Amino acid sequence: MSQCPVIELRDVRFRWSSRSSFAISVPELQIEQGETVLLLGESGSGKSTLLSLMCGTVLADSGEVNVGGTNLNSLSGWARDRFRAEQIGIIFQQFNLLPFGTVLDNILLPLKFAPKRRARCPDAAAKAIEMCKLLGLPEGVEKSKAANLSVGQQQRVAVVRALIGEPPILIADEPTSSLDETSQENFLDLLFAQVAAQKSTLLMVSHDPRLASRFDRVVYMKDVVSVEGRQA
Ligand SMILES: Nc1ncnc2c1ncn2[C@@H]1O[C@H](COP(=O)(O)OP(=O)(O)OP(=O)(O)O)[C@@H](O)[C@H]1O
Repeated sequence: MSQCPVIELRDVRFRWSSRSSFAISVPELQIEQGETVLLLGESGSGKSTLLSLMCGTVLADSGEVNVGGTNLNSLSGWARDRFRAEQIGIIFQQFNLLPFGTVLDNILLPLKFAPKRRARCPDAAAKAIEMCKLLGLPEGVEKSKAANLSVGQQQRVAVVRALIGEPPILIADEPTSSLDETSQENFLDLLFAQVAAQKSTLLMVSHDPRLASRFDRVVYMKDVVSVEGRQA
């Protein structure tokens, strides 16, 4: 079966216009459909910047960022937000849960902007509760305020939110950074089981090379990205 890149960057250049003059160029980077890829790089090497380009939260100054065959630069801001919600489940470093929303509110949020994802889980609340259980969250957790959960529990909620409605791509920015080693292992077991069940593409950012053996491929920032400017 021939694979096609689900994420593709070509001749990309990007410079942050505010606060810093940090700039990167990416001659070529491809992530294939269904791959699990670990992106390794030192702190400050531009990993989150690269993820922002792939998610379309920032746009390349030149070159192309294609996601699922669509050039993100060709979409309006509104269309890009919708496209991201449909295509990409994102697990942020700090989880980005709404603290005063319930767990269920938080999990269902991305579906509001993603009709295709919503159509894949017609009874979204039941699906959310089922996934919480699968990820070892306590019964009834869906009614709790996100702010009242432990860090490990918040992390699991962030995973359910990213996976609900089976987006084709899952992007995780250092999701294990606030966990001890045993919790990290458990978390990754659960994440990989879900990714395999949904046949998603997984791109995870880390600075921890010990995670490498779990992934199909490791991409080193220094091999794919040139840093062209440093913080002013
Ligand atoms: N929102 C922003 N506005 C302006 N500059 C930014 C912004 N985010 C990041 N930068 C710049 O980009 C540089 C690289 O940051 P980035 O977060 O991409 O690196 P990283 O490899 O993910 O780092 P870490 O591992 O510490 O999270 C920073 O030093 C900063 O100067």
